Amino acid sequence: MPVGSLSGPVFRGQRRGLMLVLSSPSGAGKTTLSRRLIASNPDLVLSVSATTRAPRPGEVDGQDYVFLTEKEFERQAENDEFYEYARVFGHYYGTPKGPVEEALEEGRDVVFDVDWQGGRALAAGAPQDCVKVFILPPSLNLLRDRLTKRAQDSDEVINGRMARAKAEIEHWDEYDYVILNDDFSEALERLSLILHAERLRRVRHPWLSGFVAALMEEG
Ligand SMILES: Nc1nc2c(ncn2[C@@H]2O[C@H](COP(=O)(O)OP(=O)(O)O)[C@@H](O)[C@H]2O)c(=O)[nH]1
Ligand SMILES: Nc1ncnc2c1ncn2[C@@H]1O[C@H](COP(=O)(O)OP(=O)(O)O)[C@@H](O)[C@H]1O
Repeated sequence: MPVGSLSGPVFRGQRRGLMLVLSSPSGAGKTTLSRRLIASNPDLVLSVSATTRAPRPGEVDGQDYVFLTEKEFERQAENDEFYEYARVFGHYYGTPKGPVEEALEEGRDVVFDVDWQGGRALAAGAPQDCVKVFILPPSLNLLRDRLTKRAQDSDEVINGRMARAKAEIEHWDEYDYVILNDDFSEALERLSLILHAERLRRVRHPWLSGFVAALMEEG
């Protein structure tokens, strides 16, 4: 069964959950944007990734990430418990299947904060359900500024993230939408518009064919 397909009868108004995939170079703002979008959309949930990287100050296990040891991660990967996983900045990152499948089955939308490899794998597994959005920074100088102001990484880690930024940006044209995150509220507004328009796509409303058939039979 493809990711996110709904089983059983479909009722009027019922909708398949969609997968909102966000990628960007580190520091461009996808975490802040996704958290704010979720805060104003009760039917939108975050796919909490698993990682072997250490928690940053303030990060909560199970909320920001599920923090695993390398051994635990590899065991779960062998058990096919991830949709996809990749090695980023020397650590594993992966998307656990269970909670996402549950949310999609319930018709809730799921946000994924993944790199281009994750975006590509998710879209390959569920092309109809995925909406891919790439977030661009206004400039690489501002990207470095944001990483520095976030004050969560050492200079060495920031240099590593900057070195990888161009490799991530190179994949921008694999995405359905691109948002330039200059003014934050404008970027958030655009992301929200994408979500709301995508929710209305015909293919997400299988109940419509029954509804239209009934319409056509009306006297
Ligand atoms: N493929 C994949 N990438 C992920 C996943 N979770 C996070 N990432 C990516 O891993 C990178 C590093 O994440 P992190 O250390 O939290 O730094 P961030 O860039 O500030 O979010 C980012 O590019 C994330 O998009 C995942 O489940 N799968
Ligand atoms: N439009 C913006 N203008 C200025 N600062 C921003 C903007 N968007 C995000 N930031 C800040 O930049 C930093 C990096 O954002 P974050 O969401 O953590 O990026 P990512 O998840 O892509 O690594 C954070 O401190 C965040 O508050």
